[in-house]
Order: sequence, then structure tokens, then C-alpha cells
Amino acid sequence: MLEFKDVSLTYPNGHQGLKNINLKINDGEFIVVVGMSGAGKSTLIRSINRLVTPTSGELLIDGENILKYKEKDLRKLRTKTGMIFQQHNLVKRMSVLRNVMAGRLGHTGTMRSLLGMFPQEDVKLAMKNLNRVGIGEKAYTRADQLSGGQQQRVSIARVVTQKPKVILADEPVASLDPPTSHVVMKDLKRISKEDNLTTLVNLHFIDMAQEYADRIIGLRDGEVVFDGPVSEVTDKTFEEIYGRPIKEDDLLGGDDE
Ligand SMILES: Nc1ncnc2c1ncn2[C@@H]1O[C@H](COP(=O)(O)OP(=O)(O)OP(=O)(O)O)[C@@H](O)[C@H]1O
Repeated sequence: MLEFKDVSLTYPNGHQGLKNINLKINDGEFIVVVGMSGAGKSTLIRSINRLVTPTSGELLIDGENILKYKEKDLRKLRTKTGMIFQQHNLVKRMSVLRNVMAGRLGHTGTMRSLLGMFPQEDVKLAMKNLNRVGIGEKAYTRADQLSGGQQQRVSIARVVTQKPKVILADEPVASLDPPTSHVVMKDLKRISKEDNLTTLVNLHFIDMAQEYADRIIGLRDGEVVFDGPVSEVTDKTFEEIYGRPIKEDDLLGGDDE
């Protein structure tokens, strides 16, 4: 269970990124966070692995307030919370498999990992996860030889190889074309359900949000303005979250299956 209790974040320049956020997120939920650019979506999910630190309130993971964490606890937190970025952040010159193995860094220790001394079961786990995203045959290819969509699927394999409890995905499909975006979102959702991972994904396309979310959280100016199951979401909900009528640009389209 992940719980925000009256969480606010004021950036050093005085800008309020988050305002009195109260949320309870259950294990295994697949949540899509939506809102206009600047609404605070990245700030919200980055608070969960302390890439940014809220300035007041409590953020509890399994009952522990992670806002109090310092060095050692922070390292543990970052092993527990896997992150997927828009620009997959793979090491270009390394093989796909080595990139996925990097997910074990927090468990294996930096020295052993740098020397490539991964336990055999970690290599097996990495291969298994590459196969789960359908690119096992690319294991020994250099990461930069893969397409953008394949690289993003490698980053999903890397994050699950880390064996986290929570996945945070910050606009994971923003630089992909529509069909590829759907492939990546389907892989992410399927794997997070199979492994019962709590997942928060920031997306700005409302059709994607509706297609993949169990629950949608809508942010506006750092505040939660909607929180409910996807079954309760209509176009009007998005108009309220965005504070304007829906436009064609808000839709990705492209899932013809
Ligand atoms: N380090 C910072 N210092 C000051 N203000 C910041 C900082 N980071 C973000 N902000 C501001 O906080 C607000 C929320 O930013 P955030 O990146 O969380 O929004 P977002 O909803 O993820 O937007 P986008 O979709 O454009 O990424 C914005 O107004 C942004 O300009």
C-alpha cells in the first residue's frame, strides 16, 4: 500500500508543484496519471522514489514514511521502485542482455556488476524477462541497434528484473508512434498484472489512459482534481481535468487490433 497524506512540494524557486495530495494506492493497481503539461504528473511520481522530495506531509510505503529516508534507506527505496523514462536510458554500447542485467545492480553490488559477475540465476531471470517482452532473440545485440519501441521494451524487462514492488513510468510512450506505443503499453500492463506490481504511468493521451488504466488520477496545478476507476471516466472528466474542451491532439489513436 502506498499512501500520500497531505503531501505538498514547493520547489526552491517558490513554485508549488504539489498541493495537499491525499491518495491511497493498493498493491497491484495500474494507475494512469493525466493532466496538462506542468500539472505536476512527473513531480507526483518522482516523489515516490524521492527523485524529488516533498516539503510537507507523509508519503507511506507499507506504513513507512519514505520522506524521512536518508542514504541507505534511499538506496533500498530505489531498488523497490523501478523507473521507466521517456528516453529509455539504456547504455547504447552494451548488449541488450547486459542492459537488462543492470536491473540487478541494487541487489548484486556495483563492483561485481561492473566486472560482469552476475549470478547465473540473474542471467536466467534477465533472459526470461526479455522473452516476456518478445525480444529474447536480441539479447546479444547492441542496445542502440534496436528500434525505439524495442528499446523501451528492454527498459521494461530491465525494470522487472530489478524485482521492484512499484513501477513508475514517466511518459513511457511519448516518443513512439501509435502502433508501437500500444505494443509497449500492452507489455507493461500485462507484466505488471502478472507480477502484481503497483504501477503509476504518466500519459498525456486520453484514449491511452482510458484503454490501459484501472484507475485514473487527474492533476491540475498540482492538485488532484479527479480520482476514480476508469469505468467512471468520460470525456467530460478529461475536460474538467484539462480545464478546456478535448482536442484531436489529446488522442493518440492507432490501436487497430
Ligand atoms: N526543479 C524545478 N524547479 C521549479 N519548478 C519546477 C521544477 N520542476 C518542475 N517545476 C514546475 O512544477 C510544475 C509541475 O512540473 P511537472 O514536471 O511535474 O509537470 P508535468 O505534469 O509532469 O508536466 P509535463 O507533462 O510537461 O512533463 C511545472 O509548473 C514546472 O514548471
